[in-house]
Amino acid sequence: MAYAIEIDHLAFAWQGGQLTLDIPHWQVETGESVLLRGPSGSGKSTLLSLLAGVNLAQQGNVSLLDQSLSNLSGRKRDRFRADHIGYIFQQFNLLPYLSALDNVLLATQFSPKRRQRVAESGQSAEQLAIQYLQRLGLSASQQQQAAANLSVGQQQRVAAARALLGAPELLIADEPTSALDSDRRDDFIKLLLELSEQNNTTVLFVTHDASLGQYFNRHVELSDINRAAGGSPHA
Ligand SMILES: Nc1ncnc2c1ncn2[C@@H]1O[C@H](COP(=O)(O)OP(=O)(O)OP(=O)(O)O)[C@@H](O)[C@H]1O
Repeated sequence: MAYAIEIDHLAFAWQGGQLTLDIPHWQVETGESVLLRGPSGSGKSTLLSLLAGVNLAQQGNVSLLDQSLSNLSGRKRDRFRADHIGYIFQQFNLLPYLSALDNVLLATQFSPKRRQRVAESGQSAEQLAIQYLQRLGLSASQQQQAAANLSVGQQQRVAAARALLGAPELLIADEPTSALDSDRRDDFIKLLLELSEQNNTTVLFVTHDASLGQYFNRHVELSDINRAAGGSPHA
Protein backbone atom coordinates (compact mmCIF):
# COMPACT_ATOMS: atom_id res chain seq x y z
CA MET A 1 0.00 0.00 0.00
CA ALA A 2 1.34 3.40 -0.93
CA TYR A 3 0.89 6.15 1.60
CA ALA A 4 0.61 9.84 0.87
CA ILE A 5 1.30 10.59 4.55
CA GLU A 6 2.95 8.30 7.08
CA ILE A 7 3.77 9.34 10.64
CA ASP A 8 5.77 7.18 13.06
CA HIS A 9 6.52 7.88 16.72
CA LEU A 10 6.24 11.61 16.19
CA ALA A 11 6.88 13.90 19.14
CA PHE A 12 6.91 17.69 19.01
CA ALA A 13 7.02 20.38 21.69
CA TRP A 14 7.26 24.12 21.14
CA GLN A 15 10.35 25.55 22.79
CA GLY A 16 10.40 24.95 26.52
CA GLY A 17 6.84 23.68 26.56
CA GLN A 18 5.02 20.41 27.05
CA LEU A 19 4.44 18.02 24.18
CA THR A 20 1.93 19.39 21.68
CA LEU A 21 2.03 16.26 19.54
CA ASP A 22 2.71 12.65 20.44
CA ILE A 23 1.48 10.52 17.55
CA PRO A 24 2.55 6.86 17.64
CA HIS A 25 1.38 6.05 14.15
CA TRP A 26 -0.87 7.52 11.50
CA GLN A 27 -1.29 7.10 7.76
CA VAL A 28 -3.23 8.57 4.87
CA GLU A 29 -3.50 6.32 1.84
CA THR A 30 -2.86 7.56 -1.66
CA GLY A 31 -6.07 8.81 -3.22
CA GLU A 32 -7.94 9.32 0.07
CA SER A 33 -9.62 12.54 1.10
CA VAL A 34 -9.34 12.96 4.87
CA LEU A 35 -10.84 15.52 7.21
CA LEU A 36 -8.73 15.97 10.35
CA ARG A 37 -10.67 17.69 13.10
CA GLY A 38 -9.67 19.12 16.44
CA PRO A 39 -10.71 22.08 18.60
CA SER A 40 -8.81 25.35 18.57
CA GLY A 41 -5.40 24.95 20.18
CA SER A 42 -5.32 21.16 19.82
CA GLY A 43 -2.24 21.17 17.56
CA LYS A 44 -3.65 21.02 14.02
CA SER A 45 -1.52 23.86 12.65
CA THR A 46 1.49 22.49 14.50
CA LEU A 47 1.03 19.13 12.78
CA LEU A 48 0.68 20.85 9.41
CA SER A 49 3.88 22.81 10.00
CA LEU A 50 5.63 19.43 10.41
CA LEU A 51 3.96 18.06 7.28
CA ALA A 52 5.08 21.19 5.42
CA GLY A 53 8.63 20.77 6.71
CA VAL A 54 8.49 24.28 8.20
CA ASN A 55 9.26 22.77 11.61
CA LEU A 56 11.00 19.47 12.30
CA ALA A 57 9.87 16.93 14.86
CA GLN A 58 12.19 16.39 17.83
CA GLN A 59 11.50 12.66 17.53
CA GLY A 60 10.03 10.27 15.03
CA ASN A 61 9.46 10.33 11.34
CA VAL A 62 7.17 12.07 8.87
CA SER A 63 7.08 10.69 5.33
CA LEU A 64 5.17 12.18 2.44
CA LEU A 65 4.79 10.09 -0.72
CA ASP A 66 7.31 7.62 0.73
CA GLN A 67 9.91 10.35 1.20
CA SER A 68 11.08 10.95 4.77
CA LEU A 69 11.23 14.72 5.34
CA SER A 70 14.04 14.49 7.90
CA ASN A 71 16.30 12.86 5.30
CA LEU A 72 16.14 15.92 3.07
CA SER A 73 18.26 19.06 3.39
CA GLY A 74 16.35 22.34 3.72
CA ARG A 75 16.79 23.07 0.02
CA LYS A 76 15.71 19.63 -1.09
CA ARG A 77 12.71 19.86 1.21
CA ASP A 78 11.68 23.12 -0.46
CA ARG A 79 12.04 21.52 -3.89
CA PHE A 80 10.08 18.43 -2.83
CA ARG A 81 7.30 20.60 -1.43
CA ALA A 82 7.05 22.78 -4.53
CA ASP A 83 6.96 19.73 -6.83
CA HIS A 84 4.58 17.45 -4.96
CA ILE A 85 2.48 19.26 -2.38
CA GLY A 86 -0.16 21.95 -2.69
CA TYR A 87 -0.81 23.93 0.51
CA ILE A 88 -3.60 26.24 1.47
CA PHE A 89 -2.51 27.98 4.65
CA GLN A 90 -4.72 29.96 7.01
CA GLN A 91 -3.01 33.17 5.91
CA PHE A 92 -2.99 32.07 2.24
CA ASN A 93 0.55 33.44 1.67
CA LEU A 94 -0.46 35.33 -1.45
CA LEU A 95 1.79 38.09 -2.79
CA PRO A 96 -0.42 41.14 -2.23
CA TYR A 97 0.79 43.25 -5.17
CA LEU A 98 0.52 40.44 -7.75
CA SER A 99 -2.75 39.80 -9.54
CA ALA A 100 -4.88 36.82 -8.54
CA LEU A 101 -3.89 35.10 -11.79
CA ASP A 102 -0.17 35.71 -11.29
CA ASN A 103 -0.41 34.37 -7.74
CA VAL A 104 -1.86 31.13 -9.11
CA LEU A 105 0.87 30.90 -11.74
CA LEU A 106 3.55 31.05 -9.02
CA ALA A 107 2.84 27.37 -8.37
CA THR A 108 4.38 26.38 -11.69
CA GLN A 109 7.11 29.02 -11.67
CA PHE A 110 8.75 27.38 -8.67
CA SER A 111 8.44 23.81 -9.93
CA PRO A 112 9.61 22.22 -13.20
CA LYS A 113 7.63 19.08 -12.25
CA ARG A 114 4.41 21.03 -12.05
CA ARG A 115 5.18 22.75 -15.35
CA GLN A 116 5.68 19.33 -16.87
CA ARG A 117 2.33 18.06 -15.58
CA VAL A 118 0.63 21.15 -16.95
CA ALA A 119 2.32 20.57 -20.33
CA GLU A 120 1.05 16.98 -20.31
CA SER A 121 -2.50 18.25 -19.90
CA GLY A 122 -2.22 19.88 -23.34
CA GLN A 123 -3.06 23.32 -21.95
CA SER A 124 -0.89 26.23 -20.90
CA ALA A 125 -0.46 27.09 -17.21
CA GLU A 126 -2.36 30.31 -17.84
CA GLN A 127 -5.29 28.53 -19.48
CA LEU A 128 -5.53 26.09 -16.58
CA ALA A 129 -5.16 28.82 -13.95
CA ILE A 130 -7.96 30.82 -15.58
CA GLN A 131 -10.14 27.71 -15.70
CA TYR A 132 -9.59 26.98 -11.99
CA LEU A 133 -10.26 30.58 -10.99
CA GLN A 134 -13.41 30.66 -13.10
CA ARG A 135 -14.69 27.44 -11.59
CA LEU A 136 -13.92 28.80 -8.13
CA GLY A 137 -16.05 31.83 -8.93
CA LEU A 138 -13.59 34.63 -9.74
CA SER A 139 -14.61 36.78 -12.68
CA ALA A 140 -12.14 37.78 -15.43
CA SER A 141 -11.72 41.24 -13.89
CA GLN A 142 -11.21 39.82 -10.40
CA GLN A 143 -8.51 37.54 -11.79
CA GLN A 144 -6.57 40.65 -12.85
CA GLN A 145 -6.92 42.43 -9.52
CA ALA A 146 -4.08 42.60 -7.01
CA ALA A 147 -4.59 39.94 -4.35
CA ALA A 148 -4.61 42.64 -1.65
CA ASN A 149 -7.77 44.14 -3.16
CA LEU A 150 -9.77 40.91 -3.05
CA SER A 151 -12.08 39.85 -0.24
CA VAL A 152 -10.82 37.22 2.18
CA GLY A 153 -13.14 34.63 0.63
CA GLN A 154 -11.81 35.44 -2.84
CA GLN A 155 -8.24 35.21 -1.58
CA GLN A 156 -9.02 31.73 -0.26
CA ARG A 157 -10.12 30.70 -3.74
CA VAL A 158 -6.93 32.08 -5.27
CA ALA A 159 -4.89 30.11 -2.72
CA ALA A 160 -6.89 26.98 -3.61
CA ALA A 161 -6.33 27.44 -7.36
CA ARG A 162 -2.60 27.93 -6.74
CA ALA A 163 -2.44 24.80 -4.58
CA LEU A 164 -4.11 22.73 -7.30
CA LEU A 165 -2.25 24.02 -10.37
CA GLY A 166 0.21 21.46 -11.72
CA ALA A 167 -1.66 18.53 -10.12
CA PRO A 168 0.40 17.94 -6.96
CA GLU A 169 0.06 14.41 -5.51
CA LEU A 170 -0.99 15.80 -2.13
CA LEU A 171 -3.11 18.79 -1.11
CA ILE A 172 -2.93 20.00 2.49
CA ALA A 173 -5.46 22.60 3.55
CA ASP A 174 -5.50 24.39 6.90
CA GLU A 175 -9.05 25.52 7.64
CA PRO A 176 -9.38 27.33 4.33
CA THR A 177 -13.11 27.96 4.69
CA SER A 178 -13.27 29.99 7.87
CA ALA A 179 -14.13 33.20 5.99
CA LEU A 180 -17.02 31.73 4.02
CA ASP A 181 -20.68 31.38 4.98
CA SER A 182 -21.91 27.79 5.19
CA ASP A 183 -23.48 27.51 1.69
CA ARG A 184 -20.39 28.92 -0.01
CA ARG A 185 -18.13 26.86 2.20
CA ASP A 186 -19.87 23.60 1.25
CA ASP A 187 -19.71 24.51 -2.45
CA PHE A 188 -16.05 25.38 -2.11
CA ILE A 189 -15.22 22.05 -0.47
CA LYS A 190 -17.16 20.04 -3.04
CA LEU A 191 -15.32 21.84 -5.83
CA LEU A 192 -11.95 21.45 -4.15
CA LEU A 193 -12.54 17.70 -3.83
CA GLU A 194 -13.81 17.43 -7.39
CA LEU A 195 -10.76 19.19 -8.80
CA SER A 196 -8.48 17.10 -6.59
CA GLU A 197 -10.10 13.89 -7.78
CA GLN A 198 -9.63 14.92 -11.41
CA ASN A 199 -5.93 15.39 -10.68
CA ASN A 200 -5.60 12.20 -8.56
CA THR A 201 -4.60 14.41 -5.66
CA THR A 202 -4.79 13.04 -2.09
CA VAL A 203 -6.41 15.56 0.26
CA LEU A 204 -5.81 16.31 3.94
CA PHE A 205 -8.21 19.00 5.11
CA VAL A 206 -7.85 20.35 8.64
CA THR A 207 -10.68 22.08 10.47
CA HIS A 208 -12.46 22.49 13.82
CA ASP A 209 -15.84 21.97 12.10
CA ALA A 210 -17.14 18.38 12.31
CA SER A 211 -20.10 19.09 10.01
CA LEU A 212 -17.79 18.98 6.99
CA GLY A 213 -16.97 15.30 7.56
CA GLN A 214 -19.71 14.12 5.16
CA TYR A 215 -17.74 15.29 2.12
CA PHE A 216 -14.63 13.25 2.83
CA ASN A 217 -13.72 9.55 2.57
CA ARG A 218 -12.59 9.61 6.20
CA HIS A 219 -13.07 11.79 9.27
CA VAL A 220 -10.33 11.65 11.92
CA GLU A 221 -10.30 13.32 15.34
CA LEU A 222 -6.82 14.60 16.23
CA SER A 223 -7.43 13.46 19.83
CA ASP A 224 -7.83 9.86 18.56
CA ILE A 225 -4.32 9.80 17.10
CA ASN A 226 -2.53 12.27 19.41
CA ARG A 227 -1.63 11.09 22.91
CA ALA A 228 -0.48 14.58 23.93
CA ALA A 229 -4.09 15.78 23.76
CA GLY A 230 -4.82 13.74 26.87
CA GLY A 231 -6.95 11.00 25.32
CA SER A 232 -5.60 7.56 24.50
CA PRO A 233 -5.11 6.98 20.79
CA HIS A 234 -7.36 4.50 18.98
CA ALA A 235 -5.37 4.53 15.78
N1 LIG B 1 4.87 29.39 17.09
C1 LIG B 1 4.49 28.87 18.27
N2 LIG B 1 5.29 29.00 19.36
C2 LIG B 1 4.93 28.47 20.55
N3 LIG B 1 3.77 27.79 20.76
C3 LIG B 1 2.94 27.64 19.73
C4 LIG B 1 3.25 28.17 18.42
N4 LIG B 1 2.23 27.85 17.58
C5 LIG B 1 1.34 27.17 18.33
N5 LIG B 1 1.75 27.03 19.61
C6 LIG B 1 1.04 26.34 20.70
O1 LIG B 1 0.76 24.99 20.32
C7 LIG B 1 -0.54 24.59 20.72
C8 LIG B 1 -1.32 24.12 19.50
O2 LIG B 1 -1.54 25.24 18.62
P1 LIG B 1 -2.01 25.08 17.12
O3 LIG B 1 -1.95 26.42 16.48
O4 LIG B 1 -1.24 23.97 16.49
O5 LIG B 1 -3.52 24.61 17.33
P2 LIG B 1 -4.73 24.53 16.27
O6 LIG B 1 -5.44 23.27 16.57
O7 LIG B 1 -4.21 24.71 14.90
O8 LIG B 1 -5.62 25.77 16.68
P3 LIG B 1 -6.58 26.70 15.77
O9 LIG B 1 -7.73 25.83 15.35
O10 LIG B 1 -6.99 27.78 16.72
O11 LIG B 1 -5.76 27.21 14.62
C9 LIG B 1 -1.18 25.80 21.41
O12 LIG B 1 -1.05 25.60 22.80
C10 LIG B 1 -0.33 26.96 20.94
O13 LIG B 1 -0.24 27.95 21.94
